[in-house]
Amino acid sequence: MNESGPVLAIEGVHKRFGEHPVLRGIDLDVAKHEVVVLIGASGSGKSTLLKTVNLLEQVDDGRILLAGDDITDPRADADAVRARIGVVFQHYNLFPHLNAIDNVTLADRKVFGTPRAEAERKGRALLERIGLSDKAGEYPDRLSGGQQQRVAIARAIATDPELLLLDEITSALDPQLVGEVLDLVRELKDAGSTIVMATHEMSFARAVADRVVYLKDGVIIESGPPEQIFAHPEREETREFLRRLHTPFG
Ligand SMILES: Nc1ncnc2c1ncn2[C@@H]1O[C@H](COP(=O)(O)OP(=O)(O)OP(=O)(O)O)[C@@H](O)[C@H]1O
Repeated sequence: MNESGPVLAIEGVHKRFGEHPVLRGIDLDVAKHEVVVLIGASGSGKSTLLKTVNLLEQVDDGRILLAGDDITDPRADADAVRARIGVVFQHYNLFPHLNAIDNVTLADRKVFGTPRAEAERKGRALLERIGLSDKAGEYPDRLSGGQQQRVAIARAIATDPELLLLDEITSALDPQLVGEVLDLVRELKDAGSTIVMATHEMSFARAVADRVVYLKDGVIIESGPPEQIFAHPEREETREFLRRLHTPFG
């Protein structure tokens, strides 16, 4: 473990599915407490990149370091790596047979062996933090989409991960529920989480990103603070992508 280096270092990562190259030489460092937001058209490789970090997809070339540890080394223990990373996906994949508090505390109890009473104390504090302390005993089907996604985020941070990966966490939500998830991500940022997030919500990228990374066809075209990317993009491809967003049928 390297305390002073980046939390995440993606070095020359390539990934192909069959003949189709999806990631073509990705280099990306993420510093401690940094929030990096990946944007790009559908199919540009955002999710695949997050999956390589979480070892759900193997890289074909290059390597990925988590706090200095090469997690793409075939000898790396995938479960141990995943225990260091919190993940939230598009579809709130809460366990339907567990209530909110059990969803939040399960990993802490089962993976880290934290005694139930202690895990629940932490879990209740987390539910309070996300404004759902009155829903601890509710099952997912009794929660709104936004509430479920907030529980999923609480579950992802319950084990104090070194890195949080958020993949399209608002795209299955009604527009009026997006704000409550955005507020929570902003709060995590303020609390010092290190986050890599893929999103189609440019409002999200503007609101929380320290750095926005524009991905096209598996290549990083441009990366910089949101003011640069949205107001003064340097590359024509970035300008074109942003123009198209405003004219979706153009
Ligand atoms: N398991 C897989 N097998 C084959 N092809 C895949 C697989 N997963 C992703 N792909 C392909 O890889 C490309 C990149 O997909 P990916 O999901 O990473 O893009 P994305 O930028 O996250 O898109 P979206 O914004 O729609 O989620 C797409 O062409 C997709 O069809």
